[in-house]
Amino acid sequence: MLWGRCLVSAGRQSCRCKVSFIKRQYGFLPDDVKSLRAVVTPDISKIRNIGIMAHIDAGKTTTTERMLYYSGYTRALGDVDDGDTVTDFMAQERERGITIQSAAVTFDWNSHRINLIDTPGHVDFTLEVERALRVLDGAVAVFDASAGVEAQTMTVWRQAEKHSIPCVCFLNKMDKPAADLKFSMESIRQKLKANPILLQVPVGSGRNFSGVVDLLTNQKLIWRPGSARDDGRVFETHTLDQSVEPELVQEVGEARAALIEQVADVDDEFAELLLTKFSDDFDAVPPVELQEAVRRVTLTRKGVPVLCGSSLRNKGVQPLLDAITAYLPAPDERHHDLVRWYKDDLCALAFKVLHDKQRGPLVFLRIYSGTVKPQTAVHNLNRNCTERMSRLLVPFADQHVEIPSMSAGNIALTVGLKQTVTGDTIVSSKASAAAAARRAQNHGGTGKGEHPSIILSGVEVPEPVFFCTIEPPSTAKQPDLENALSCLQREDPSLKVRVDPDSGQIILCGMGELHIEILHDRIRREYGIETDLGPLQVAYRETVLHEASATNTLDRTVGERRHVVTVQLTVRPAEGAVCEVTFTKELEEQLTAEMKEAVKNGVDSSCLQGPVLGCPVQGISALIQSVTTAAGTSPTMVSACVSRCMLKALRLAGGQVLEPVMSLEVTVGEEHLSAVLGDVAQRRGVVRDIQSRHDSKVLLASAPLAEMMGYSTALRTLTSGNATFSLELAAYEAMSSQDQNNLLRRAAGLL
Ligand SMILES: Nc1nc2c(ncn2[C@@H]2O[C@H](COP(=O)(O)OP(=O)(O)OP(=O)(O)O)[C@@H](O)[C@H]2O)c(=O)[nH]1
Repeated sequence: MLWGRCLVSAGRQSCRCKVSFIKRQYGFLPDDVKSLRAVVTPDISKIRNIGIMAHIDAGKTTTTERMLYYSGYTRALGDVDDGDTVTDFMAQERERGITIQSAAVTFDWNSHRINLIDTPGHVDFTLEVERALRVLDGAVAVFDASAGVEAQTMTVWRQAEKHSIPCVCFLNKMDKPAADLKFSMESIRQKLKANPILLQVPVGSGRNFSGVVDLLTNQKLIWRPGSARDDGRVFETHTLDQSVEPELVQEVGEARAALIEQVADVDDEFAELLLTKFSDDFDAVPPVELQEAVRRVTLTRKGVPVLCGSSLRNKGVQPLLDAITAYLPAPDERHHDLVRWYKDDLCALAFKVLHDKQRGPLVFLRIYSGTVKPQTAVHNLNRNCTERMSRLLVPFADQHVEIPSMSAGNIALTVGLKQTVTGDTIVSSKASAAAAARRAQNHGGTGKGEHPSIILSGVEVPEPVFFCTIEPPSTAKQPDLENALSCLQREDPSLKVRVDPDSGQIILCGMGELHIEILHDRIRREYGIETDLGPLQVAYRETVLHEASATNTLDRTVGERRHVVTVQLTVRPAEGAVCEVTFTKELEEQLTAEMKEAVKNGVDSSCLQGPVLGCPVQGISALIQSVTTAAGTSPTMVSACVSRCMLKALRLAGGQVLEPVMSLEVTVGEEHLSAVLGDVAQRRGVVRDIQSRHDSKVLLASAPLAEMMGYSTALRTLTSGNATFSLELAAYEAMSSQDQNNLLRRAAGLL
């Protein structure tokens, strides 16, 4: 939820805000027609849809900028510290030096087309990462080599695992004195439970880090300071010389032997090759055989290649690009089960929507099969509507290049799809969807509903944990604000907007302080509306402690008609469930589908506002024991009666407030550890572990979100800016009765 880099706060001010909107020069201009032809028709085996993921500040944006520069698409190196990177193009990103929206960038390397999505590292924007991963075929995990695996990397890694995405690791910041290859490898092994396969040995360490030895070829790649423009474009390649550098030769020999052994352990084909052809001398195995084996291991996720470098110092990025093309999969090497039903017809997933003032909504599509062309109609399966795609663009950060068509495996940006939202499946027509459904059914496709097995699954949207009111400057501006919020919601499904039923105020619900602050900022900058935010509040939940039963009768005459209904039900705690509804056996048989629906609606509406604090209720099950209605009673009245009966039962069952508890990781110098520990204890935090990392201590704790407001400022003060932290939702937990009483008294204005 929250994130902290005390030197660069998540708060209102930023130390990295040297906002110089330097005009970038692009090597690839929209009117460069020759390049455009290549843009449109890359061979699918040469496409790499890649994401870069990491903990905040590991250097994703800096690495992306180097990739763009070396691939020739930019003519100047961007720098996050100067606020002029290509991928961080939103104004807030440039000012704050962080990545908020994943920007798609397309460029070529080694005759390969790389569609690269720069994903944010901040937990508030986890959904952006998830959205990007959903449509990627491979990922580069960037690490700060002095920190190894950090909290957010673990979250993103889990997300990549969920989507079975093959990865390559890049140990960045090798120029830092505290950079530690062994430690980083071990932390990948321990914390990510992965099998890191080291493909390079660094040459020099800290400030003297000058390059790497490629263990496949035994070639030394050196970036000399002061050479050419010192932009790292030019580097030297040397064969290792035993007489000049015996120690390095020995280190490389050992590392290569370990590499060969490690790959043979997980790849039978390679092991067989070694034993048959190279049994006398494993080291004689040619680089190309080793490379193919590493590729197989990467694609099956039995291992992750590890490379090292320093993006900021312009070292090691070209081999990383080579590794992306060599080891990560092409789109046709990934298995997307349902896509086969479409054969060569269009099947694409809308994975991101941006709102452009001039062009309207811009929808990013990952094309799984078929071809998209501008000026054609497409069918949206989720919304069951047909829309016209007016233009087709290649996403080049905030530059968009118009193209005549785009084929399977690519990522395209479309103009004109007004109904489409994130997660929708786009096909060429209703008829082609019906044909795909027929094929799926003939082959025993499973599932229920209209287009069961032909809809691509979207992105899970996490529940927001923070909310606050938002007020327009005047009632005249209310419609503008509502429009701005609905545009922002189409872009960002993790933003929820609702209206308070009592006060009529608009409520913004988001993933963290920074998330809400950025939205506030965007409403001001992009929509020109100055709004007031109410105090940020934690989204509590409620549950029950015991079982309780209640009966309720509703007898109401509306117009000529009398509605009489009596309901009897029991609620009880049910871990894991949100609000489960079950009926007794007799009722299950007696009630019509319409009445059952009415009962469920009644239960759901009572669960929106629990009896203790008016927060959503979860973790309960309701057993409906009897529903008796007089003739002519409407289902709406049944819902109302059930809802009231539920409220009675929930009160009797002893309301328990659940609060979001965060897992906190603080990295701090030893001298400040006790101050940080004292502060965590005051925040009702529980320390789980304290680990050592070089000269720093890493504190692992859990603490209620309510106590963590403004933590970045507090930590900065406590440690004079020498600490970093990350905070992530761990679970909703029951409050102690004393804490709950305090909360209730505060809510009632008594504290
Ligand atoms: N010493 C050193 N610093 C680096 C290196 N790469 C990046 N940095 C610095 O690390 C900081 C973070 O870099 P970014 O590229 O913004 O990192 P990021 O992972 O994109 O960060 P978010 O977008 O906030 O998630 C900046 O101050 C960079 O100058 C490196 O190789 N060595």
